[in-house]
Amino acid sequence: MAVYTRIGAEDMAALIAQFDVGTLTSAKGIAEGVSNSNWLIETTGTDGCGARFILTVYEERTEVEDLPFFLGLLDHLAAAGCPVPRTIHDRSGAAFRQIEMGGEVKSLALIEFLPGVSADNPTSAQAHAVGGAMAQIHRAAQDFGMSRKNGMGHAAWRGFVESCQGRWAEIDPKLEAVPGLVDEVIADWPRELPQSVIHADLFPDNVLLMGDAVSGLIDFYFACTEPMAYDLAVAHAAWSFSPDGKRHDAAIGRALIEGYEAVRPLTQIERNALPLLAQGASLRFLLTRAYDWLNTPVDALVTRKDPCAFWNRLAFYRENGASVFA
Ligand SMILES: Nc1ncnc2c1ncn2[C@@H]1O[C@H](COP(=O)(O)OP(=O)(O)O)[C@@H](O)[C@H]1O
Ligand SMILES: N[C@@H](CCOP(=O)(O)O)C(=O)O
Repeated sequence: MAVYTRIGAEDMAALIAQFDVGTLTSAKGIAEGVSNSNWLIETTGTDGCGARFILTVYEERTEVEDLPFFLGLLDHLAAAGCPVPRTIHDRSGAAFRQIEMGGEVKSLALIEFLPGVSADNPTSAQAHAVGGAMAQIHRAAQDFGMSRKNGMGHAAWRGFVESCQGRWAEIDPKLEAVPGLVDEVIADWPRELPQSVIHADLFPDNVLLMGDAVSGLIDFYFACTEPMAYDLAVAHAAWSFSPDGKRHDAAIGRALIEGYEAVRPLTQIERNALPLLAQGASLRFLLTRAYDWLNTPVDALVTRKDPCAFWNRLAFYRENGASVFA
């Protein structure tokens, strides 16, 4: 469950009144997600016919200095016809606001609500559509004027390794091999791959679908400037395995890549890099999950995600990466 911040009914109504969206009729906390606090907001709408929005209060992992990048990116991609939500600017034209809550200043934004549901058991047709939508954002982001360093890149991996030092066995003794594998993957990391702004966390829960069509890509709060093929590797790891990472569905993985290439064909260099990029993607999520596993208070309202599910993917890619991406 991810609502870390409490906002009382009157404060919520006053907050929504700062936007030209009608009067607040309901605000429901959204259980999904782990990073930020989200509410489904319903208003009378400007025409009295009702309207829905998502209110996001940014928590620990989202830096306020990054908000112009994230929110500007949404507006840029939406204007280019990509299936992403627009930012609703407030009456003064600002894309985000800051308010004091319980002695702390927090940033928040109101975002367009998009219809659709996330797939628990994605099909190949859905994976194909997601690959295409990802390629569409990579293309459209080429002329977005801003860039952002990956906050979950190699330096962050080393930071997580450091902070988990001596504690891997609390999760699972086999994870003691992780620091060595991080060194190996970073040493072999390909340097010359074509870049764009990438989503960097395009898991099934960050894609809204209506049938086989993508109605929304959401949660761009890890977006950064990185090799486009790395985004595809992240999605391959996220979409083509059972949640515990023990079963790989080759048809889904192929459909994802085919859907991507229908919009933006990979270069041979990118294709050759996929086995290593997929190991890197597995390590990235293993590391954040391991950090969260060891540092989330037992009484927190959020469910910890299993780091070993990405150990299993890592092991799979180390053994089968070359043939899976051939
Ligand atoms: N623009 C949107 N339209 C519809 N639903 C959304 C939208 N943004 C978020 N949601 C809903 O809120 C949930 C959590 O949002 P998300 O951005 O993934 O949070 P977190 O950053 O905590 O992971 C999503 O799973 C989805 O159900
Ligand atoms: N996709 C990541 C978790 C990132 O959290 P999100 O709720 O912001 O998508 C994982 O599965 O580890």
